[in-house]
Amino acid sequence: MGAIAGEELAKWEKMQAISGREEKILVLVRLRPLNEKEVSVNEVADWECINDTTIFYRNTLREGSTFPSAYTFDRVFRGDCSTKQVYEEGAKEIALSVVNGINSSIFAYGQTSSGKTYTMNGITEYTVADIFDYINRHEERAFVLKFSAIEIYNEIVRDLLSTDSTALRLRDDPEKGPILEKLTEETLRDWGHLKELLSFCEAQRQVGETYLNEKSSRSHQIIRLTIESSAREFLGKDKSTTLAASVNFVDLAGSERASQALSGGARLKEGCHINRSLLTLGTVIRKLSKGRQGHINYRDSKLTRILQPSLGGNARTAIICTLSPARNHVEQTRNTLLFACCAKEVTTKAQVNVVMSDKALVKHLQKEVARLESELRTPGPVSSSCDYPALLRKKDLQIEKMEKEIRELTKQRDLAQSRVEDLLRMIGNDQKPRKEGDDTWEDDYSVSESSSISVPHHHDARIRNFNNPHYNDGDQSDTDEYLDEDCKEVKCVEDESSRDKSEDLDQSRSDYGVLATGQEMLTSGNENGEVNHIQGNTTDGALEQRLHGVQMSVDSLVCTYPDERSPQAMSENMSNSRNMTLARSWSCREHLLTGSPEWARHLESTPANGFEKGFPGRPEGLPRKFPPLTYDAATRLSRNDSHSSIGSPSMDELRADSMRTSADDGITSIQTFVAGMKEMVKLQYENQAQQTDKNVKDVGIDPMLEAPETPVIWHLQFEKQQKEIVELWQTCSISLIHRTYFFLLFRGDPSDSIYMEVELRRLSFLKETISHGNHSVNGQTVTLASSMKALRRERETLIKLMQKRLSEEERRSLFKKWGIAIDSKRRRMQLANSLWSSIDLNHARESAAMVGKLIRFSEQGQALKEMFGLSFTPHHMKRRSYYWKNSKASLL
Ligand SMILES: Nc1ncnc2c1ncn2[C@@H]1O[C@H](COP(=O)(O)OP(=O)(O)OP(=O)(O)O)[C@@H](O)[C@H]1O
Repeated sequence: MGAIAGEELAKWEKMQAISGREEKILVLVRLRPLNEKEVSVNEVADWECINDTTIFYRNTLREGSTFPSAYTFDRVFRGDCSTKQVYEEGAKEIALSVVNGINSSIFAYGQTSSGKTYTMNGITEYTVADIFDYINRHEERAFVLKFSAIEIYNEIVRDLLSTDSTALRLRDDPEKGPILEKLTEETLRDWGHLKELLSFCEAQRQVGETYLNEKSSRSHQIIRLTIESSAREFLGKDKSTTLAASVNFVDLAGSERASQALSGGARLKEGCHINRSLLTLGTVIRKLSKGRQGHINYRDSKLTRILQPSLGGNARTAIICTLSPARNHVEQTRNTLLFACCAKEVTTKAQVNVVMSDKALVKHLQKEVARLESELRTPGPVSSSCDYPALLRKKDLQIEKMEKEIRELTKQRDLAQSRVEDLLRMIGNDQKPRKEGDDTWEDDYSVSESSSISVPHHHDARIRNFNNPHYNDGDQSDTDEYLDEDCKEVKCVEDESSRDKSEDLDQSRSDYGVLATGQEMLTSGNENGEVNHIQGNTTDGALEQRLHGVQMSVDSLVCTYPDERSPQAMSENMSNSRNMTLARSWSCREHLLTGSPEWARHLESTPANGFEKGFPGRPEGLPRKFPPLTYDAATRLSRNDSHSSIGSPSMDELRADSMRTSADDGITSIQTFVAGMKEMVKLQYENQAQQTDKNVKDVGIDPMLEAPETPVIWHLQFEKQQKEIVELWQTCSISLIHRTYFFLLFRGDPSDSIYMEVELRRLSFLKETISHGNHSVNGQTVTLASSMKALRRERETLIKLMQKRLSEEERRSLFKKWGIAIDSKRRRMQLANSLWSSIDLNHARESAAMVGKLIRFSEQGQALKEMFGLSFTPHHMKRRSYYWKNSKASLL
């Protein structure tokens, strides 16, 4: 038992090794003995098997030397060899491949009466017998044997298991090969059944008597045995797989010469068909023996069509060439040997045929799909042996992934741009000058309010989208920075309310919500200026929130310098202070802090620099978070350093000019002036918030903050305020530079109203302070003497600038204009002392122009005003809501 198992295992391993590999057709030669008839006529046997592989022609003298005398094949069998021996030593291995799932074919080829049928009958029976034996020895597997038989007679295919002589239709299946439709297939039950079927087929086959063979087969017969086997333990289960293969036993009709066969009539016709099909077979074999180049004429005969897989495809094939040794048939024998010689060069490529159950097939396919998908997702390393398909697949996947990323990034960029545009549009609408005659201010106001309230949500959404780490568009750096600063500003508010600095963006968003609530509280007063509805909300917390909101707004107002790292944003939003505040609020505040050490000294220099510290807008108990802006050199320098470059060349020029003015000549810089103005605005807001909270019932809306009702009224109001301011400047000995900046920057645009009002209030407070002899403001000494001293220094500086920056011609012209004799002494000092010496508005205008020219500011006034973000007042809004709206806008 053990030996048998070992032998079977060796066979199986051999089959596995053979599977899928090319293998030459096994060519066997069987030489039959002289038959009785041949002996009776004294035929001579000229052919002899001199060993197991070589057949030798002994009568070389008679045949001459034109043909070889020895032919070598895989195995040759002498006349006295039994069919059993031919089977065992020749065809058996090929035939029994079928039990291991490999197709096989055994041919018998030779002239008529050479022993083909005699041999094939034996081979078929021995094979089937061995198959039965194999089945019996492999009970672990379930076998199914199917038997079918056909004959090709006169190029007609007939089913030998059917009594119906109707021709079978032959068609080609792309997967299975040639298929005979309606072919009878009998499941083989046992040996007896086989014998029965074989007998039936024999009876059915066309047999005729010829001169050479009493029972000459007049057709090609193909008996096919199909074997399917499955492991019994997996039957009906998913794992069930079936080995399925067929073995063909092909008994060809014998070639014959009509002259030798002495046939006529039907036999002659049969012989013609036989010879024609055999000729095609020979041609196919010959072509195949030379390789597979060119066309193989399988379709030239039914025989070659049906046997195509066995001749060059998925089958192991053995051809048994049967020979008559008789000298009389030497020509036919040589032809057979030539055919055999060609056949032994033909190769086939057999493989194990595994048939899966439907379930197993589905499972297998699913696994295969999963494997391929996995391969697509994670392409394996490219082998060093240049696996080009894998390499291409990997590249394709990379391209696909990158294209996907590009699509995603493009989408994000478009979304971000869309949001930015929406915001800019909204802000632009707020800033759009109101047309004269437009009497729909209230409507505008409502819309504006609605828009402003929704701002935090825009902001929120934008943060979420712009924070995408994949977003790497060129504009994104600006935007990120923009948001970064924005977030810092929110943090600033949180710091002041003692919140945890580590709170994340979500918390910041909630802060916006709180601020919005506060804004609504303050902006929802009725037309009578009453804010009764917020009584219930005037808690310390609400006040703090409002003050935080104010501080955020003021921070943004104070720090309007465009970010040098964001030139695009700067240039685009040059005229929009609210946008600009977004860029610098926190960093500007740092500058303010760094500028503090020198402030006390300058407090004594010019009232405009320090008096605002005691401005009544500051509520008691609310300590300053940073000192007021001063005109000290350190501050100027720090700002110069931090704004060394700005986007557009024209603005760079303006800024540089302005910087030169302050840095080179000790003149207060425009930046410092602007910061100081905004500081005062801030203080005013703080005061307003405080007063509103303290006097909620009766304060209502501060009339000072009411916006002018019409352009005409505003113009009159502006002139009135301007005159008052000029008078107060004179009274309080305010810095000439401050006066010049203010006068040139605020020329009556409605957006100037806030600054006019704040300046007026500040000066009024200062005048009152001085008139009451109270020179101490928050511990700092303020005197007219110190102010006068500072003014003298300014005039001295202006004198130097006249010499430095004006030509002789210009100076003469100025002296003449200002009524100074051209030959008088100290003409420049006279001119300097004349500047800002009167409260007349025309005089003020001329003084501002003159000083502006000397400090090179006059030509740049409006541009600088816009550049530093002083033009932010929405024209059509009620003032009381205006500053809160700006607080909200600063969050954008
Ligand atoms: N090897 C052999 N030993 C003894 N007798 C044989 C052998 N081969 C063939 N014969 C006998 O020769 C005769 C013709 O054989 P067979 O019919 O098998 O030839 P064939 O090649 O099939 O001829 P055909 O092509 O005409 O059908 C038969 O009577 C057969 O018994």
